[in-house]
Amino acid sequence: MVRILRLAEMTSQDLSALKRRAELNIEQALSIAKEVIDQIRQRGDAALIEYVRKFDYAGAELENLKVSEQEFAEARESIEPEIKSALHQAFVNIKEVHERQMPEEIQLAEIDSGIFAGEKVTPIASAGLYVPRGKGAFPSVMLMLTIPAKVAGVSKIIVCTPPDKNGKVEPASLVAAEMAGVKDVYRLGGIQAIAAMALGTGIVPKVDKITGPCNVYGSAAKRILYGTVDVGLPAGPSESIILADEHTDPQIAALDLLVEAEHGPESAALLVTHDESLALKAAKYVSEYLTKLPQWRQEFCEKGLSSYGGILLTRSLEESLEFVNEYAPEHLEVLVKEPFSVLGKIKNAGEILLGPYTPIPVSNYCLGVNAILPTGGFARSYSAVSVFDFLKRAGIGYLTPEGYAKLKQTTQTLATYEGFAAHAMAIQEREGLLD
Ligand SMILES: NC(=O)c1ccc[n+]([C@@H]2O[C@H](COP(=O)([O-])OP(=O)(O)OC[C@H]3O[C@@H](n4cnc5c(N)ncnc54)[C@H](O)[C@@H]3O)[C@@H](O)[C@H]2O)c1
Ligand SMILES: N[C@H](CO)Cc1c[nH]c[nH+]1
Ligand SMILES: [Zn+2]
Repeated sequence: MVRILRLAEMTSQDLSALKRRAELNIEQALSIAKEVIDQIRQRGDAALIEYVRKFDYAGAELENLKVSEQEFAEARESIEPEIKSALHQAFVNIKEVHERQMPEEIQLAEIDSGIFAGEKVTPIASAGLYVPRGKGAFPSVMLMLTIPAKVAGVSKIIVCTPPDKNGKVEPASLVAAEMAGVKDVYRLGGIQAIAAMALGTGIVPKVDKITGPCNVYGSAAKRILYGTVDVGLPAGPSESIILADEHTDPQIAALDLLVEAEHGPESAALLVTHDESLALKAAKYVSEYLTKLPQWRQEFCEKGLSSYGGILLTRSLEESLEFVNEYAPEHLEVLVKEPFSVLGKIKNAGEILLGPYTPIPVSNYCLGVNAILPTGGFARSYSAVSVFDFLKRAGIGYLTPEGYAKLKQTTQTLATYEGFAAHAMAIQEREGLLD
């Protein structure tokens, strides 16, 4: 039976443990990551191939790390037409959403007469995308990462994704990469993939930014390499809150609670409701639905739901919303009677899915909104992956003689106050030099 936690009876320690989830238990992974990164930094490809053999595929060879044209062709051949067309429908929606995100390249406004200020948007030159493959195949993640990078206009896009025990890259992920127009794919996973893209080796090019979800090992590598390279959003073990009230169907609540719980034993999935009767009914259905999952997914759900998730019983919808905002879940599914009436009160969530026809799996795959989202409470300050991950903005300004005349005294006054003599002099001495 899934556990039911009563918010009002929880100690502050229990509550902070619940909000902390599994993401912070990274110490052991950090020490492994440090060694791998140090070795790849010092010995490049020679160390890289040793770790691929150790962690992923014993038969790995340096010259085969990059996926060949032939493997793309084999992947194309091996994928069922219905998978291809499902990927294509997802591709179309994801592309549409991300194209709509694109800002104007140049925004310049006359904010006062003669004073023009704004910004210029430019794609980053290179990006390294990490598509996981441990506890599942993730062609959907391939689409969610490659499409915004492409739409943003990144000219050099590489992907790392782990090989299986036979050295093969997951075929639907290759088809998805090709669909998005990305062909530079390396059969690399975990720490060694992140290190190779951050540092560059002979085989793997160094990139300006790495992004993509990963387990604790990849996350540890990103943490160490923060400062060497932009490591993107913290996207660790998947997590969700299903927000329910007395009108929610308990079967739907139970089904959707299991969705993100099945990702792995560190995943945190919570059903948050103030309705005890709904909580009890949903708990019963969770037990029933669990038995329909494959054994290994069932075990993931049981572990996660008993350690980091479960059903949280609050005293009111207001209290539920307060908890949601403090917790800042990656995925939030709102199953209350009037989902739009609470939308304005939700401040922290990676994505907000409204109503019973918008379940998390649809958004994971094909709704079009990006499903690569901040976890571990980082939805308080980070956003979903978007074209903005791959764009940077430079401020631009232009002053006419009239605009300059309006600002010169203020500039000189502030420069003198701050003690920056050259700043002040550049204004003062300019006087006789301008026409
Ligand atoms: N936040 C998001 O948007 C989002 C999206 C999709 C998936 N996810 C999460 O991403 C994670 C993906 O994890 P995964 O495990 O499935 O795939 P993964 O690709 O992150 O991990 C596989 C890699 O882990 C490394 N590894 C495994 N055991 C190791 C060990 N003992 N020492 C060193 N390295 C080791 C291997 O090198 C392997 O390549 C899951 O937690 C999933 O929930 C998050
Ligand atoms: N739930 C994941 C993001 O946390 C995305 C995904 C892909 N496939 C299944 N799920
Ligand atoms: Zn999922």
